[in-house]
Amino acid sequence: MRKPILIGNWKMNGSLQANQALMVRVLPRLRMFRKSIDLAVCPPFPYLFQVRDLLGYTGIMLGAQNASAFVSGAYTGEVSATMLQEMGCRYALVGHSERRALFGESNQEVAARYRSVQSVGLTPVLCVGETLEERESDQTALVIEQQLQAVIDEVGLTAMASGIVAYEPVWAIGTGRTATPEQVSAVHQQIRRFFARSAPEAAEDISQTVRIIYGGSVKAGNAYELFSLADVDGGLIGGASLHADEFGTIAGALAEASGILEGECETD
Ligand SMILES: O=C(CO)COP(=O)(O)O
Repeated sequence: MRKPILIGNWKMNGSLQANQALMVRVLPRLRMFRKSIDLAVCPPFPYLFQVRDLLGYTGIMLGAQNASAFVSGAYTGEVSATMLQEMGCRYALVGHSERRALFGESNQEVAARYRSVQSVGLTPVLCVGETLEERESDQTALVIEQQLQAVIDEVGLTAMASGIVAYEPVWAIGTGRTATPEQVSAVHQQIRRFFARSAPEAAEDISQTVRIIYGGSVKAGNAYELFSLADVDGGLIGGASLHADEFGTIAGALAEASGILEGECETD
């Protein structure tokens, strides 16, 4: 049984005031789902401390948007996984397409960051996905398998079972252009099959237990349809996670799509 998970990636947005306002409005909406689905928000680094306090004991978790591959030392501008853990993070994204495309993070670098996140006990959320050009030239499976293989080479397949994979087609991020349910389903199944092929002896375990979530223009209006897909275990939400009502509705869609009935949700 794969527990559904919803993660808000705020990207480089927010301010002390805006974060507070968002949390005050969204937390009551999220709290009712906290037992049935895992929920997390990933603010920019400087706000981790503030958001940790705002989350308090709601059961909603804190995540970071990246983590250094290094433990400590002369790496100006980097933030170590240990620091994130000390700030109360439970999750860290690695390999977001914006990091890969805008900041030149290679598959190997992403894999090293994955390792450092996992080594301090945080759950890495490995983002994978193809560009439009890659999709149109039938490279989707190849590109994603290379992104996954680099991490398998670094930490081993078994270690990936406790991580999360986020499929985010680059062409669907922030564009309002969502992948169709058929496209999402096909890639999520491909990822599971790839895991199964990579370790025939442990295939059933990893390919069926690893959580694979979808990201890319998920909105209140399309969340339910995407989350109803058998191989989709939740979502990684960008723009819509900055709007309390919409993020709350998306959380409700995930609970509903996962068969969690309203009566099972907490209302306190
Ligand atoms: O990149 C994303 C989440 O990490 C998706 O962003 P949008 O939801 O804004 O398309």
